[in-house]
Amino acid sequence: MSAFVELHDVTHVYGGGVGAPAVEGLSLRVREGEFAAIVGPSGCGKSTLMKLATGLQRPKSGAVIVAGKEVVEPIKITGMAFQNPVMLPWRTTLENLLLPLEIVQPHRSRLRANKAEYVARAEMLLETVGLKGMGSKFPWQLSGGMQQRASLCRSLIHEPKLLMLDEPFGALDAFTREELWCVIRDLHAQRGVTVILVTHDLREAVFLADRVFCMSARPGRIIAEREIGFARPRDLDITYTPDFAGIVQELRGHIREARAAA
Ligand SMILES: Nc1ncnc2c1ncn2[C@@H]1O[C@H](COP(=O)(O)OP(=O)(O)OP(=O)(O)O)[C@@H](O)[C@H]1O
Repeated sequence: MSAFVELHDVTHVYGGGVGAPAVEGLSLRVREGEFAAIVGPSGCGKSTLMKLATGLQRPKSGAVIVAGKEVVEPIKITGMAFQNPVMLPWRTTLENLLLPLEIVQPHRSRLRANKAEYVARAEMLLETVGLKGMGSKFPWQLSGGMQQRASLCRSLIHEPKLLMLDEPFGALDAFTREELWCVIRDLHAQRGVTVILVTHDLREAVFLADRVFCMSARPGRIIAEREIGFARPRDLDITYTPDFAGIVQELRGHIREARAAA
């Protein structure tokens, strides 16, 4: 499959381009429809990579290409979810889901006249993640895990081609997190969306991803790339197999080396 997200020898410096780079010589290619996970030591530039890929930051040098076009401004074909779901408390869950449609074209112009169609889409997404009928609840009436499910729906409502997930499950307990791994796994399988997931959790990366990229300590660049060959659909049972544990160990070794080299 062709490359969908490409970073070519990217260097990025915060603070107007003076000072130490956050990432340097960062290159990677994520294929269309692929599920990629990015892991690495704290502060290595994982979130910076996300911001560069979506045009929220421009690199000092190098090139960022998404869907064959150089990224020179924030791109609209992406959906994002973060550790904190940031739902607006005065809006119902359904109204929170519709939020990106009020911003992103062509939905923005279509929303008023086609509200019923979009509401149906939002309700369908809620059902997919196990929140059927919860659209009328306010976010503060939902548990943390339910809010994160709703936030995933919101990131997909405008049918993005690229889904960027920055530590989306970091604040959740282990059981809820594993439940949500399965939600993400199914969303990826159903929608064929390209996913880039940043995580500190190596088990999460190995369970979900087709390929895991390990970054060096700051200034971040890719130091290892690991194909994850487990057949899909994957069941949580694979996380207890020796093969799975072996890959997690291998990745842990890369991160240990990256930290030691810092
Ligand atoms: N807006 C900013 N201005 C200045 N420096 C920044 C800014 N954002 C990040 N940095 C610095 O750039 C480096 C990379 O940050 P980034 O958030 O990308 O790392 P990360 O790998 O996502 O970190 P973590 O694992 O702790 O979430 C860090 O040293 C950070 O302090």
